[in-house]
Amino acid sequence: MTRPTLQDHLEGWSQADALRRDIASAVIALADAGRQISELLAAGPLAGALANVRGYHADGDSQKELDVITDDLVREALSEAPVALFGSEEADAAVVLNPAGTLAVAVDPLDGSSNIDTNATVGTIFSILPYIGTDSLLQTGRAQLAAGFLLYGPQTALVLTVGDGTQIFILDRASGAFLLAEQRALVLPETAEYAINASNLRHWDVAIRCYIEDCLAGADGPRGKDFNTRWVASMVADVYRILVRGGVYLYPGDARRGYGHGRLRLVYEANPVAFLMEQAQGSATDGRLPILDIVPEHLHQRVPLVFGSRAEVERIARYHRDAAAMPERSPLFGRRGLLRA
Ligand SMILES: O=P(O)(O)OC[C@H]1O[C@](O)(COP(=O)(O)O)[C@@H](O)[C@@H]1O
Ligand SMILES: [Mg+2]
Ligand SMILES: [Mg+2]
Repeated sequence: MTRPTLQDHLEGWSQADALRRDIASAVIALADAGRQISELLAAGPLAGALANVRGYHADGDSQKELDVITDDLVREALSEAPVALFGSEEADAAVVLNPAGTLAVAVDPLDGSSNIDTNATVGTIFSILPYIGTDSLLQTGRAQLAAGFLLYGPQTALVLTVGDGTQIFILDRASGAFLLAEQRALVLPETAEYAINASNLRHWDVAIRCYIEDCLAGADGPRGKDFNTRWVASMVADVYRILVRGGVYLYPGDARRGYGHGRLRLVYEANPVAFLMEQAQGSATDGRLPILDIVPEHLHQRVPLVFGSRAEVERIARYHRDAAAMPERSPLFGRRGLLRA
């Protein structure tokens, strides 16, 4: 069976207008960078000390050697595309690439960088917006023209939306082409699998704590079914699993210093994932409201993030609403409380 390449897939779509042709060339540039990053990751330690710490971001997050290399590769690839403004997790401020370009692109060049030296899956996330001036990257996620990520796992995958469903392409190493593997990924509406870093339990608010306690109680608790935990510590890998078999991912705000709004970044992590989720009939919120409606105030803004199977994301919003109405641990959250019915 012949599968369409990424280029084939975008060709028909991009005939409609010049902006679409620009989006297609930015996506192809990102796929080219992804192919190079994939080679580097496959070599691992043979390519150098990729996990060495180079420095620290203003908020204390470390910056590894490979964070810097992937940032350079992505920026270089996009400088050949009609991208006017480029923002990255790895640079304080957005930079101008092609002043005549029509697009603004925000990226997390390497998501999951705590996993570099463990031979686990990592990825590159991107969000493509219309260029409307210096504040282009502060448009809401609803303004995204395209979004996606490259996943460097046993297979190198490109997960993409241009607003017409969520597609998955797999890198064919023999030809170097990304081939269509899934025309319309769909997130199952219901699930019994959740992803959260449970080492932070004592810092969570009451709504998140109750939600997870109810999952942990399994068939003996108010949910009446057993749940499974999965946490890769590479959000992209968790997104991919959720696209394939459902699930819910949570990185809530918590009481640790600097974590009031969680860990994930709105512009280049939460927004592209939320766009992919909505296009796959899943959902993404900050625990209460849709991620895509939040107006970013700055490029590196953090946001609490909950995404995946619709029924679970909605349930978590309900726990938050009820906890807000009764801030103290209340009978509502008790063993036989209403919320747990
Ligand atoms: O180490 P923690 O707190 O569990 O956080 C893991 C989460 O942070 C991230 O690594 C953040 O992304 P970066 O690696 O790009 O900083 C996510 O991929 C992942 O889900
Ligand atoms: Mg990241
Ligand atoms: Mg990163």
